[in-house]
Amino acid sequence: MEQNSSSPSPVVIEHKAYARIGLLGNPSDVYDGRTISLSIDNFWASVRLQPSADLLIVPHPTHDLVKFNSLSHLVNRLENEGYYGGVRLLMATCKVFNSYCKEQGIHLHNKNFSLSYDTNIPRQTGLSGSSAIACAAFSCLLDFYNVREKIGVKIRPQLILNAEKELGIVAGLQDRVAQVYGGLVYMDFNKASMNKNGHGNYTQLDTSLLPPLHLIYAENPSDSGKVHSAVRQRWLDGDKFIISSMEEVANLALQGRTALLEKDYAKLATLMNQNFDLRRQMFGDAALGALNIEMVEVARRVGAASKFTGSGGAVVAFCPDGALQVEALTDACKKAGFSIVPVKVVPSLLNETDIRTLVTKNWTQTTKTNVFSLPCPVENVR
Ligand SMILES: Nc1ncnc2c1ncn2[C@@H]1O[C@H](COP(=O)(O)OP(=O)(O)O)[C@@H](O)[C@H]1O
Ligand SMILES: O=C(O)[C@H]1O[C@H](OP(=O)(O)O)[C@H](O)[C@@H](O)[C@@H]1O
Ligand SMILES: [Mg+2]
Repeated sequence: MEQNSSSPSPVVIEHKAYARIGLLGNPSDVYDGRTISLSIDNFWASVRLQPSADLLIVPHPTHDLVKFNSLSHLVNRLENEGYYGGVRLLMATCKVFNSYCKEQGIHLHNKNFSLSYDTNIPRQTGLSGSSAIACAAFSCLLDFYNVREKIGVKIRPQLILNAEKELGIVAGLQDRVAQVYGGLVYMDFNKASMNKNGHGNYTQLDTSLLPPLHLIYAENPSDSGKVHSAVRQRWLDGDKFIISSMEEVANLALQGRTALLEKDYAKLATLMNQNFDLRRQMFGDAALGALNIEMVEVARRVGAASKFTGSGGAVVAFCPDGALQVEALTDACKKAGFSIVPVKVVPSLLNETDIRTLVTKNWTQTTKTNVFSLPCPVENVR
């Protein structure tokens, strides 16, 4: 049973958080930049909170596997999926939620609950599967403790990010913003706003401004921590090429907002391609991975615009020439062994209480934290 988000004494609370696509500007969210991102209905994580005598974090029967047929089954599983599932994300979300409430003097009742989760977001494909689990859990806690009004929408993405940082998962803010707000969001992470408020400036755009988009993905888990670490270090060291290229990437989101508002889709296509080309120059082919690059190239060979949704594993494609081009793209993906689906955009996820928090006050954290943590710690090894 799904509860009304503002209900004070819910029996069972269930929330979904959706996979996200970085449409333009990523990864500049990790580098004081700007992005346009959207939440998609194709994949999601759901978290269920049930009142219980003890506080219980329920392992997922497949994602948190601890029982194996044999030693080789165990090793195979670890090699393909890594050591971790979602349990640690649920735990870290509870911890960060509690710390923020303490810090802000927000009273929490002392009833207990059980948290369980499920997800169909392809694992580690740059669709933000990790933060979907954390985000859905965070929403459940907001309702269980009835504190939606006290923890404003603008600060929630940062708190969800803190939960992942607690675990050493390397990530930026765009994922969590898209997942908290839903729909299509323009985000500006300029340093002045981040330092002053602990969050960026986020504006929801009308989802009907979007042309039809396609999502291409493959069984090809990639670790955003590994992908980002060298570039991040160069950026921190003041590397001029990285700094100016990141600024260019951030500007693509600015130009993309105008292109969307004017429904100038030829421009949108150009910007998407430029976005990937800049990423490729900065990160290099070895870091991006041959299969990921091939996903982009497959789309480009039929004249579609294409770029990564996140740090690798999935690609967002736009066919400016319409239905015949979509057919050609679908055929090309099938031949290459890639999955392709039309993107289904999620509408805004904000309810009336959430919307009120957008105007009532500044949502700051007393304890300020960096948006992105490096070097990437051992826990991040999949
Ligand atoms: N589908 C999933 N099921 C369970 N846990 C997941 C899943 N996807 C991610 N995680 C958890 O999140 C961590 C980091 O994932 P990450 O590399 O950020 O992937 P993504 O790009 O999907 O967010 C994993 O080590 C794991 O603990
Ligand atoms: O490189 C990117 O575009 C994104 O990488 C991470 O997302 P992921 O889904 O793990 O690939 C990071 O969390 C985002 O902030 C970056 O924009
Ligand atoms: Mg992630």
